[in-house]
Amino acid sequence: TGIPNGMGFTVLTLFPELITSFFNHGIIGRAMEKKLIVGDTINIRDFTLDRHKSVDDKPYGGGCGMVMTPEPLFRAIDEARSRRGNARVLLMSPQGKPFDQSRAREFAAAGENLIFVCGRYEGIDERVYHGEVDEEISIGDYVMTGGELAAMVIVDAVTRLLPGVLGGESSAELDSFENHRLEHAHYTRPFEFEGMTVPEVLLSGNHGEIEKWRRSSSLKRTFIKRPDLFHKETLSAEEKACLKIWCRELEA
Ligand SMILES: Nc1nonc1C(=O)N[C@@H]1CC[C@H](O)C1
Repeated sequence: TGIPNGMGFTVLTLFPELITSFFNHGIIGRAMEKKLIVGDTINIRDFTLDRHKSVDDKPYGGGCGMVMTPEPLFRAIDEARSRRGNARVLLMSPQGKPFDQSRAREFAAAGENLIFVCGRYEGIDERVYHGEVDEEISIGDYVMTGGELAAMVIVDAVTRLLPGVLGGESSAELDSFENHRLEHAHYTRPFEFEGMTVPEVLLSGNHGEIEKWRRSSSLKRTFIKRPDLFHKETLSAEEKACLKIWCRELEA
């Protein structure tokens, strides 16, 4: 990532413990220990100045719900920027640009530190967006109670692409969506389970045949589960031949 102490992820939130728990487990936790990433949190409430430490207020124009006030957010974002030089401020919101695997690859390749603004309530005051946010990102067309899950989704998907994070046990290059195809089926012991066995080719030791079977499995699963992915990449000659054989088998 070109940054001496790993790619930085700073999450601005009202519930830091949600995030620190995520940073301290599994592959993300190991990446933290190995200093491949530096993850930390900022509690937005620490940047309130009033006695009641209020972070939200009623919306101008009336209506239900509350809106997060701009002052604490401005101060918290400035604190986050001061911790790391080159950083990009991302607002988690349903109105944002949809996050996907290609975006995860872009963030991982850039290695730029990321600051996540996690709103609660109905959202944040518009002036924060215009004054401090570099980009608005959505993890899907649905509304959550807070932006924290979105921040964790992005940190997770980006971190696993960083060099040294996955080590040998898996490789991101063969992920689903890597080439607009879903991943092939996976099997492990036992050979027979609940009357279902494993495709014999996978035990053959014939790596050429195994790779061919896996490309076929990936193609068929994409065709069945996500045909929308096909328009993004043309079918190779091998894939066309595979689909033709498969269709003949289905018709037989
Ligand atoms: N979909 C999403 N992708 O990123 N973030 C969301 C999301 O629903 N955010 C919530 C909206 C109001 C609350 O403040 C937080």
